[in-house]
Amino acid sequence: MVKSKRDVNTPRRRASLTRNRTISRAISRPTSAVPAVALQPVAPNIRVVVRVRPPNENEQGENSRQVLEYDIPKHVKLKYSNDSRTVVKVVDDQMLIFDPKEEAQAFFFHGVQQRGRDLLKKSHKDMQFMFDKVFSVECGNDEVFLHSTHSLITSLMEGYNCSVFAYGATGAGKTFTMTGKPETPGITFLTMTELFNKREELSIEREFELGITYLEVYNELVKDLLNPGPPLQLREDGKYGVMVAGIKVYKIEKSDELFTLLEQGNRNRTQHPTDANAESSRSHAVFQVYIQMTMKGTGEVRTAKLSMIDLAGSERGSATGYVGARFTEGANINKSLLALGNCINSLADGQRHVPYRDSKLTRLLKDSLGGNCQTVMIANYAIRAKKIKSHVKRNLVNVELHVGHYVKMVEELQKENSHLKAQLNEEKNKNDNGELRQEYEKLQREYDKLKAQLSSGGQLVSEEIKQKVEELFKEKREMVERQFQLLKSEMGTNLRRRIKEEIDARLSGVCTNTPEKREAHRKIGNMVDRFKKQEDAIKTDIALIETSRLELDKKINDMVNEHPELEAFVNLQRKSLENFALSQQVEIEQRQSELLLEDHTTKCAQLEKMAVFVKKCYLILQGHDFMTPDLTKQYQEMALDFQGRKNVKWAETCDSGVGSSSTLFDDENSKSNRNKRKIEEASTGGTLDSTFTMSINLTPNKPKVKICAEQLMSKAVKPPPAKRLVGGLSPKSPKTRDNKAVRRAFQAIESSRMMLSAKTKTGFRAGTKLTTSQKPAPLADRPPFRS
Ligand SMILES: Nc1ncnc2c1ncn2[C@@H]1O[C@H](COP(=O)(O)OP(=O)(O)OP(=O)(O)O)[C@@H](O)[C@H]1O
Repeated sequence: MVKSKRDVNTPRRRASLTRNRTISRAISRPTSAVPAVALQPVAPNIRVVVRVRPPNENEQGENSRQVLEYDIPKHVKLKYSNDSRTVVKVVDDQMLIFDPKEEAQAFFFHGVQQRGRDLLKKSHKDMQFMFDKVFSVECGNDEVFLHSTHSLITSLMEGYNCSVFAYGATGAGKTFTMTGKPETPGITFLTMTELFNKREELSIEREFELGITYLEVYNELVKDLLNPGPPLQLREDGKYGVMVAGIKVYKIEKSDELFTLLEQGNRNRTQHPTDANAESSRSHAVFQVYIQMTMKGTGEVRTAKLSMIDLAGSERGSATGYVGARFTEGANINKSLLALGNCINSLADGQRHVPYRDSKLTRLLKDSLGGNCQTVMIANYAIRAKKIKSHVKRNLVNVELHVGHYVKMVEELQKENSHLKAQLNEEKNKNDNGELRQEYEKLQREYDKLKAQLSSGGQLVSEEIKQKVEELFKEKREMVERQFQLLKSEMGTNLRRRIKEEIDARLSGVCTNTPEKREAHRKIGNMVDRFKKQEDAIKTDIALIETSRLELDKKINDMVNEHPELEAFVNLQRKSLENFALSQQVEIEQRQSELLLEDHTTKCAQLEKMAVFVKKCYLILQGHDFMTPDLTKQYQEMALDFQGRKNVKWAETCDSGVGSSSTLFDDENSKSNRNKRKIEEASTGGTLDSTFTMSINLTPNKPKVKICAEQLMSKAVKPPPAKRLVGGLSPKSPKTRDNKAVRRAFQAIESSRMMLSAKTKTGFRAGTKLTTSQKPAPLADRPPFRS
């Protein structure tokens, strides 16, 4: 696009303009209706088109005059009111004039027509620009689609990400272009219909999977529009690119389903009335289509993402005069549009660093801008805008004016309050809307504070500085949140690694050196290494965030030093951040306890299974008189571990420790005692008959581990008298005891298995009479260990 003051309608000039087409930095000046004039070479994969909308009822008036001087086709009859002026003039399908010269009306002075220009009138800039395509007022959405996004379908089919942005001032027609109305569907719907047609056409050679998401970025928060809930976090992944954690992806089969989804999403979109648009969207709406194509012949998989963004309307904060929440909202819109403009300019300039991280919107669209992505920017303009009336102001500043300014602000806040109150009541009737109430309460607090400061004549904190501090704290809060997320994930990774290491250690104690065991070792080793690397990477990220946090703290302290009146306000922000950090800390600790408990429960269950199995082995060996003193000792040791024997006891607790296990034998008639007697008989030359019971008598009130210990007790297992040790080491944790018990159980099983297999190979001792119940278990019933 080129600006030229000279006549551009000569064929030579036009040819030269087309050759030198460059992209304007239109969006880098979001507050201005007229694009900046700095010129850049066009980026090959960024196309800029302009759509000019017809005037609406406000801009069209009863006492209007017919405007014939513009290149609007004859069939379009437009009437314009006198208090609006023409902003753009469409020259042809590629050229526009911004702020065109209007036909000079005769200017009379003392009844004499003057030849010169009316000096009281603002001069027109009359800037000419060329774009890839210009759509004048009579162009419908279908024509816009054909010449803007239609060609993107081919790129998508080849696996390139594409993005479409609708940009423009509030009320310029962005939503009309993107979503449209049921009778005139917008380009989102038309592009999707074309995509479905293409899918049908290519279905012989490819399999398609399509999923859509629709979200908004409002005040730097990402929210799912199809599934409203709390704000979502952005995650970046080397494999999948930028992801929105927790967003719901909807699979759609026909474009008809889409309109309902878009309408449903738009209903959830944040809207507030502005001067230019009664239903102004105050957020960036991002519609994304994920496409996965599998080639039937080769099995090649291609993925592509289409992002269609209806940007929030841009406006100048000083022009709107908004305060409070509306001002913050406007500031956030402009901030993110500026960030988007900077990214596009960096890409157009071919710079290596593109500042994607400057806003949520650019972070979200990182993989849809630049590189091989195709981008279409649709700049929307209203053909006419309200005339700007200039007022002469005296540059007088005194205390009264200063206070007066705040009185005005208070009045405006009051107005906004009553508007919000009415909205809140309405919402309350429908459904208790927490977010709105919070906003209202925040505003009320702000208002009360201002009022109190005014009445006490105290020093007022400038709204601008306060907002800067708020932004710094917001940034800090995001950092704290990110840091805690990282800590949480580090804690999880660390725990998983330790569990894997424990499994590896157990594996060493269990199986003989088979290729399977070596393979399992290798796999676990790889996992452990991967977890270690992840932990290191997380630690580095945490350290980086910490550095940025310290820099932010420095900035805040500098601001407080410069404006001491900020201190109370900053302290309040600090307190709120501290509370937030505490709540995050609690969340992490709760999660850690949950994970540990889960692990503990799993181990208890393993232990219980093993206890039953070890007892079986013990009884069989005992029954065959294969128990060596060494094995018996191991078994006794293990049973003691199961009972919770402590290596070191504290003087004040040792009486109630192991001694209490003697109660396990108290009931002479209990099943375990009956079994015990049978085992005793078997070990003194008798036989174990089939009446020997192996069932576990689960007592509901006893903890599971204790039940295992009870079952494991046999005649050989008598606890040694408790030794009184004072001080020294701390007692072992139940977790360590459990692990030890599990390891011992494995070792015992392994030893008994080897014993049994050695005896089975060499045959039973001569003279030993085997009853059916004494015979070794058939191979199929044996534990699945291989030698
Ligand atoms: N090309 C068009 N033809 C007819 N009416 C249009 C056209 N474009 C926009 N309008 C009308 O203009 C009004 C404002 O349009 P729209 O809501 O799309 O603006 P917007 O740029 O999305 O505004 P905001 O940024 O405030 O949300 C709507 O009533 C819409 O129907």
